[in-house]
Amino acid sequence: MMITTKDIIREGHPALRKTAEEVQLPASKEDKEILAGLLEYVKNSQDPEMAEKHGLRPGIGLAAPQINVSKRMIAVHVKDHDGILYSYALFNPKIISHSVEKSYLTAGEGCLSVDRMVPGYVPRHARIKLSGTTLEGEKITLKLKGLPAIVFQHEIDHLNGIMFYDHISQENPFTISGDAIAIE
Ligand SMILES: CNC(=O)c1cccc(C)c1Nc1nc(N2CCN(c3ccccc3Cl)CC2)nc(N2CSC[C@H]2C(=O)NC)n1
Repeated sequence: MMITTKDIIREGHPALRKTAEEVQLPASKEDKEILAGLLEYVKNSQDPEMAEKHGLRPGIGLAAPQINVSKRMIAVHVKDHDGILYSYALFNPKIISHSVEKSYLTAGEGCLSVDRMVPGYVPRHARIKLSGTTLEGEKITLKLKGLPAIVFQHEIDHLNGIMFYDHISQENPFTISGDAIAIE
């Protein structure tokens, strides 16, 4: 069944603060359908016609806990600064190494499970190396930087019950270390 925005749980729902369970591989038919559904949502939400037709709030990433499925699955569909498309649906994504350097979106972050603007910079690893398993059962590793790195970290946080605003400084939401890379 097609995932729509009403299937997305909102902050305050306890499932958003749980640590999601590893998916047993090879994945079951049901888990494959859920993961494929996450990617389909993100792609549909970026298509003006589909978004309009089904009232989809646009996103570039979505994690299974956001549809109340506490399993380690994420989908990302985003273009980087050079227009390279990163379209992935992964079981059990894991950050295996990361830069010391940080980066952040100068416009702040939004989340499909958060129906309000939360101003502030969200400091994240500038570069990450991650592993995961695709819908076809292939184990892959990805080296990411820029906006794709930000989105994957935002979605992997959801698997650990972390919301983007947990990273925003309480004292001054717009403080960021001097050497952090600004992503416009
Ligand atoms: C508070 N300021 C802001 O929200 C914010 C404000 C301005 C710029 C940015 C860059 C901001 N930040 C931000 N904008 C996005 N979108 C930009 C618009 N886009 C989109 C919209 C319409 C059609 C197609 C598309 Cl593609 C959908 C995605 N997405 C995320 N995040 C954080 S990482 C996961 C990702 C996510 O999917 N969130 C739902 N952050």
